[in-house]
Amino acid sequence: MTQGLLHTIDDPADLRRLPRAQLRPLADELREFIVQSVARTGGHFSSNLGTVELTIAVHYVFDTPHDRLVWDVGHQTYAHKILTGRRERMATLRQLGGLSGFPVRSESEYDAFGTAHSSTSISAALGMAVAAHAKGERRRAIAIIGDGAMTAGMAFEALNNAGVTKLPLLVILNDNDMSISPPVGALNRYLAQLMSGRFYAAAKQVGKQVLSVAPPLLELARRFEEHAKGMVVPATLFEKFGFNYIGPIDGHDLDALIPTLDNIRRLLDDGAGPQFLHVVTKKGQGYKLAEADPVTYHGPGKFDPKVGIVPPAQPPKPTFSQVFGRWLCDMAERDRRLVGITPAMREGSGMVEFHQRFPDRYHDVGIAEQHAVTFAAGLACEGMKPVVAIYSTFLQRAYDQAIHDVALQNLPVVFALDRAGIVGADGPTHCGAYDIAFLRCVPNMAVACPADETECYQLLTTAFERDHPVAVRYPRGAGIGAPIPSGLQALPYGRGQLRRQGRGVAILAFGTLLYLALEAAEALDATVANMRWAKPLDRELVLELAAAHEALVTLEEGSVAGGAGSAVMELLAAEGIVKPVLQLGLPDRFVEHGDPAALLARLGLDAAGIERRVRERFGALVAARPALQVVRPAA
Ligand SMILES: Cc1ncc(C[n+]2csc(CCOP(=O)(O)OP(=O)(O)O)c2C)c(N)n1
Ligand SMILES: CC(=O)[C@@H](O)[C@H](O)COP(=O)(O)O
Ligand SMILES: [Mg+2]
Repeated sequence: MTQGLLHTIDDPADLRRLPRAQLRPLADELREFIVQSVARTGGHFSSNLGTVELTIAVHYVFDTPHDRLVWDVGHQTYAHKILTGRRERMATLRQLGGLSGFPVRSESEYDAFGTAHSSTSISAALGMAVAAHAKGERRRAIAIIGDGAMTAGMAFEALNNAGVTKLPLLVILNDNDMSISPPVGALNRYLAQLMSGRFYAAAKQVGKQVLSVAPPLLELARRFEEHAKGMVVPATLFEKFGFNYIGPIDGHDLDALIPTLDNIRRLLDDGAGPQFLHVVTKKGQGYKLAEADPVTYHGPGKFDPKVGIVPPAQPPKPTFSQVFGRWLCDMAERDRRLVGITPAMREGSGMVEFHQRFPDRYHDVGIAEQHAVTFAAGLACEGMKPVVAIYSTFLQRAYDQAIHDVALQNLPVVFALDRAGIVGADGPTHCGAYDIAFLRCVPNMAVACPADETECYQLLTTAFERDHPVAVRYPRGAGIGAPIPSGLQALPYGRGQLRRQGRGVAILAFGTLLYLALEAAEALDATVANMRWAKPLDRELVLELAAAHEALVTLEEGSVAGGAGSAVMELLAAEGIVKPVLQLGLPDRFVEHGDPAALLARLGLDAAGIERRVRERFGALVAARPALQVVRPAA
């Protein structure tokens, strides 16, 4: 292996100066760099190992950043970051102040479009192509999209729009036959057909032929098109959409990738219109453990690359997702009407066991949040009891479906809203900041905010027993470690509880920040209520607390704007109660990536921050801070 080649590449211009023969050793070095780097920081692993050659080839052939390159999801952009001047900063990946795990426009001119929520790339690249045309600029637009991301309706909406243009747009389908978990649905079956032995072998031959002969450009392009259209894969779905379909080709073979992309570049320049390149890669390529188990290696924490991921000796506290998974199985045992739905997040949502035990009642619908919610509505119409497990940030995609299809028809759908609040390393794209605000304004919808694991389990039961839509929101990771109940007991609907009696100030906590409020309240001698429901609000409790205290503090891991604190303010205003209220929660700016505890502290939402902010605002109403005892050393 050539030593130190990677360190000579600070920009794709450096890459383009390399002779073709050096690209293979460069790819090997780059892959090894990613293995070592992600093992130290954690991050998306198997997808990045699969796109090393594709990244090199695209930057080698196209004129980035002048040509616009849009990565779908963007979790596979580590090679891209490394080759575009960010190699040294990979050690800071996904940490506070460090590189994002996704493309971000403010991070580099090579990140043409910010992504992380999937299936946006074709729309964005098309927008760029149309803009270039409108401005009279000659540039190409390239979208790289995975087979998982391709299942979303939005990707097809974009193909539908793009296919009637004549613009220089290239869509590269990076088909590794995996989403986070094994892929699902009819499109996956179709792609598998395209990759079936006969077609794939023939396509590889085409790649080699293109390499070995060098006829004049137009003739080459014509023959290439002929091969792709007529001889290799006749009339694919993508051709019906108006694209010129090319492939499938081996996405780890630079000798197939580069001449193919070269030819496509010429087709784009010759006005041949939108092109669709089907590339076949392997998730985890080059790291045996990840190749064998791409699911576990999708987004691991730190690990020793020589050993791989080792399960902890002691089982850690169950995460909220696991508590949900347990509840789902327990409730499925009790109620045969229960149906579990995930939009492609089986592992993250804690549904692996449910899938194994209740395969007929488990539905992974692919990356299709809108469909997931309306599908649930249809099930509910027929008397089933659907539970949609969905990350708070991804429910944003299905807002109209939640309103128009579920709430308006008052259907009993349970939304198990995972990753509500700060998520940490994934950052602002995945932060579950808005669900309380955007759900509590929807008629018929209720929103529960469990404070710990016990309550999460119980409130899911309450939600399931209601005859209208209810969202139960809980954060990423584990809570305080409260036990999972042994029976399916519900908590009362719309009722909170008093947790600490103090004086002067009452803190109304919504969700898991309750325990930090209790800590802060010890020093403040404040009252603390565990509100449990952002909607319906426990009106009686709020009014009692308002009557018995000089001031109120609301606390939530969600946006202050429109959040649960706003609900309290609305109630006070409706009752004509004038009371000072401090609203603590997520501010009106996006929360960056980083360690969740550090982020909470930075936002003044850890125990010390809560205490400090209450003192700043209501200092005269709370217990004085004990004076510092200065202990002088004996003389
Ligand atoms: C709207 C949305 N839903 C779900 C996700 C979570 N998610 C991230 S990557 C991924 C799988 C993507 O599969 P694919 O596009 O094939 O890429 P691969 O992981 O195979 O490289 C999913 C479901 C997301 N990022 N955005
Ligand atoms: C890229 C993406 O959307 C997912 O891979 C996400 O990073 C998973 O997050 P969790 O680790 O919270 O499941
Ligand atoms: Mg994939």
